[in-house]
Amino acid sequence: MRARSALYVPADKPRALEKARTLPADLIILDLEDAVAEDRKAEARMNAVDALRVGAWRAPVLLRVNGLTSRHFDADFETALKCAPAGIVLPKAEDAASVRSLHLGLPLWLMIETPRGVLNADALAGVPGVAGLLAGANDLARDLRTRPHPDRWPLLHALSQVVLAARANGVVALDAVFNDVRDAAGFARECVQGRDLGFDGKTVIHPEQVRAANAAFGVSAQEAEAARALLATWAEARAAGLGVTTHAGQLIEELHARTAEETLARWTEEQVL
Ligand SMILES: CC(C)(COP(=O)(O)OP(=O)(O)OC[C@H]1O[C@@H](n2cnc3c(N)ncnc32)[C@H](O)[C@@H]1OP(=O)(O)O)[C@@H](O)C(=O)NCCC(=O)NCCSC(=O)C[C@H](O)C(=O)O
Ligand SMILES: [Mg+2]
Repeated sequence: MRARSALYVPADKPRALEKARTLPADLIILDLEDAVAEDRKAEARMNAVDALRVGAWRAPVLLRVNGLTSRHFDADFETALKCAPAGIVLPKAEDAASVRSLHLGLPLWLMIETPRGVLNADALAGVPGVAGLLAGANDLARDLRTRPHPDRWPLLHALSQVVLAARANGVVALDAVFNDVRDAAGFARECVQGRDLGFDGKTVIHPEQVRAANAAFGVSAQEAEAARALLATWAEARAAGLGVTTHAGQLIEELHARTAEETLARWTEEQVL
């Protein structure tokens, strides 16, 4: 599944809901949780149902409900059953047994954004029906009492734990949001860091961040060209009966060829969509 960008849209904001239909995000997340004030939860639920009923979305639409222990959870759960989104985003997931007992019948996307959630990320990602993990840096930073840092070093251990758990269980890993919607350069830097850490894509909060995330987590023309060149070298090596050779001065083996093939497959997919 392509998940370079996943745009949060507060479900109580009709203009944002309309705008989201026009944006090239790979996933849309209609939010009933933290972006919606307590006294607007009911309105947000109705908007979400209408928005999904109208249809015409370019991307799969997920619904972020309030957490399992929240007083809003039951009503959100009903809403999810009514509007049948492409999946449910469950915030502050902590305990695999509680998640397993939900039986939603819809793909689940779990937010890892508490200390307990990070420690249990592997078990959470392994619950049947889980499609992906989303890092939540704002909640996590608060709970851990870390201080904000431009290169996020106080959170790197937790972010890597999210990637580890996702990879070990074969589900998608989405990086946390970048809060400064005016800082395009800072956002681009953080996307590169997220991709380097192994994330598949980034959760975003503003239309301006969507294309930048798609570019950062997509395959560039240069990456596709480098993959082709590596595969040509590898084909020559195999023809000569070698199991290892060098390319551009670097050791390459079968696994590097597999990675290059995957890169090219993604490149081709991104060109046709
Ligand atoms: C961050 C914002 C509050 C900024 O709002 P604003 O200053 O009004 O933005 P703009 O004026 O620049 O908006 C320009 C137009 O774009 C539309 N818009 C803005 N945001 C979105 C969006 N997310 N999706 C779709 N469309 C959007 C505006 O309506 C304007 O449209 P138009 O008038 O027609 O030109 C705002 O961007 C915002 O609310 N963002 C989403 C915030 C959110 O969802 N937060 C919750 C998820 S993040 C989170 O919870 C993190 C995690 O859990 C953790 O712990 O880390
Ligand atoms: Mg959060």
